[in-house]
Amino acid sequence: MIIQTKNIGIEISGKTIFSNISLEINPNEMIAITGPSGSGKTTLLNCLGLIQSVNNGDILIENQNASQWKEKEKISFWKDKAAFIYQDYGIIEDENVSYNVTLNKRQAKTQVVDEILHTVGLGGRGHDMAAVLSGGEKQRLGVARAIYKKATIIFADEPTASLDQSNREIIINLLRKCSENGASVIIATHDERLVSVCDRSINLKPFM
Ligand SMILES: Nc1ncnc2c1ncn2[C@@H]1O[C@H](COP(=O)(O)OP(=O)(O)OP(=O)(O)O)[C@@H](O)[C@H]1O
Repeated sequence: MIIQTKNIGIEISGKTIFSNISLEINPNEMIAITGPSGSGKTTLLNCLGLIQSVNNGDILIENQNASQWKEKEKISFWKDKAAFIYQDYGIIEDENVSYNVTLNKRQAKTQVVDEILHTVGLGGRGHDMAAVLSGGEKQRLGVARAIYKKATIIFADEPTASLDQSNREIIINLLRKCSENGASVIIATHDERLVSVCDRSINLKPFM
């Protein structure tokens, strides 16, 4: 498996957000994290992506204990393997859209980038500054980046939340395709249609 957690738990400001979560996620799997608002979906996603540290338990990534990784090992995980499709995270606002796909000035000008942008519904927007994109467009830019870097693990936070019906279907199909191509795709979502195309879901309950 690509990610395994053993009894992970987290407290924030003395409040338990979740505890004792043990799960295994395989390559090719598309998993939904569901639950009511405030139940900890984003927090769990952040912990699996090593953005936030857990207080208890271990997170294993490709059989290595990632809970003990130093900053340097985390950075190479974020750079080489992970992609984050978050509305407010990882987009470099004062660079253009193409640069944001590749994070490399020279590669940003290639036809591959134009094609990927077209695929996510951002065709012709490559020269626009990322700052002018809407929330939903930023989500799609995140998907473009995940496709470009051929991420092994994709973390998506409400990837369909700000989209209209047709862009929503495009994103659902693209995420499905990423998982069919070998990525593990982990999605925090309220979108029942998106949940229905996932292989399984992890339902969080508000912690009392
Ligand atoms: N940095 C923080 N400081 C204090 N509380 C926090 C912090 N981050 C998260 N929380 C709390 O943790 C709980 C879970 O938040 P989280 O954003 O993970 O929930 P969620 O299930 O993703 O919610 P939503 O569906 O509304 O996005 C909430 O009660 C939230 O207020």
